[in-house]
Amino acid sequence: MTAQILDGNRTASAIKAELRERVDALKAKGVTPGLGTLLVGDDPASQSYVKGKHRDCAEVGIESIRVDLPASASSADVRAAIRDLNAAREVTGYIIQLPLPPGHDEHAMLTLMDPAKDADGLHPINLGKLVLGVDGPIDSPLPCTPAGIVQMLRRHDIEIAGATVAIVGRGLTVGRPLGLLLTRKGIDATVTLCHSRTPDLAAQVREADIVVAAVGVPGLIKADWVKPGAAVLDVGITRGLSAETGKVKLLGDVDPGVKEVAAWVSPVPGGVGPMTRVMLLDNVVQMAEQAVRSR
Ligand SMILES: Nc1nc(=O)c2c([nH]1)NC[C@@H]1CN(c3ccc(C(=O)N[C@@H](CCC(=O)O)C(=O)O)cc3)C=[N+]21
Repeated sequence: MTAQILDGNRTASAIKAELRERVDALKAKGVTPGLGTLLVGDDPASQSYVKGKHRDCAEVGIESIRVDLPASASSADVRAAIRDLNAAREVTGYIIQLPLPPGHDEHAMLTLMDPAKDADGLHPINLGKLVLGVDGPIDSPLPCTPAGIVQMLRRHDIEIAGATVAIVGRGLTVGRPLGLLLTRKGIDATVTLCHSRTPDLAAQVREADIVVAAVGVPGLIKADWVKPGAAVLDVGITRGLSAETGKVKLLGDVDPGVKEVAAWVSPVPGGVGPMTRVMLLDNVVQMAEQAVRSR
């Protein structure tokens, strides 16, 4: 048996159609959602992600505002750009593209954002609300990759409640917040948060009904680590060279052989990446809707 593919492009398209309607409704009330992006430096991967985000916005009718600073920008320059984005009326939500170049304190910069405009859900206030929100609704923006993974599972009717989940990777943007999200009341997964010091990673993964790999080690998750019938979500994206073509190729954290064991596998590219991007749009729309309600 070979696994079914969790098609992130198709799932994200369905969500985009819903977002277009919500954007139209906001515009009818005189509010145009606007996403700001703050990019510092000239890392090609970051530049291409930011470009993609502006393209996504255009597709659903969200305005987008680009602030690009040169690699030579000082921390004072970055702080000033954050202050401007906090104040800009047309920016209803924004992101600071990570990683910032060496020498900038990312946590300090995230903390300077207006939490009501934090489209990534990475401001300490919003991460704190995720910690506090064990039960009851969360009205703060959720980190985009965790939110996208939950949508991906739900929209394929993969049962989360009662499932055991092995998350591999404890990073700020994926592993840590995903563990918090999946263990909320109403979602009700049982989570093992694994990392580079986990003694027997294979044994933890073998127990899991759902595996999420978010470490950036190509091919780490092997077929004989995976419980037959599991759902395996691949968040890794490493740029490598293809042995056949010699061209740059995106490599996930999941070995291709896993497809022969799992019931569901998300591809790289075309899996979790597009879901992350669409959940950013969802956050921007949600924050604009909240701004309308509170005026
Ligand atoms: N403040 C901030 N927020 C982020 O959400 C954030 C960030 N910084 N820094 C970098 C990571 C990475 N990330 C990706 C999102 C989508 C794809 C994506 O759509 N990937 C395509 C392939 C794109 C390609 O060709 O590179 C796919 O998987 O199909 C990839 C990576 C968001 N991040």
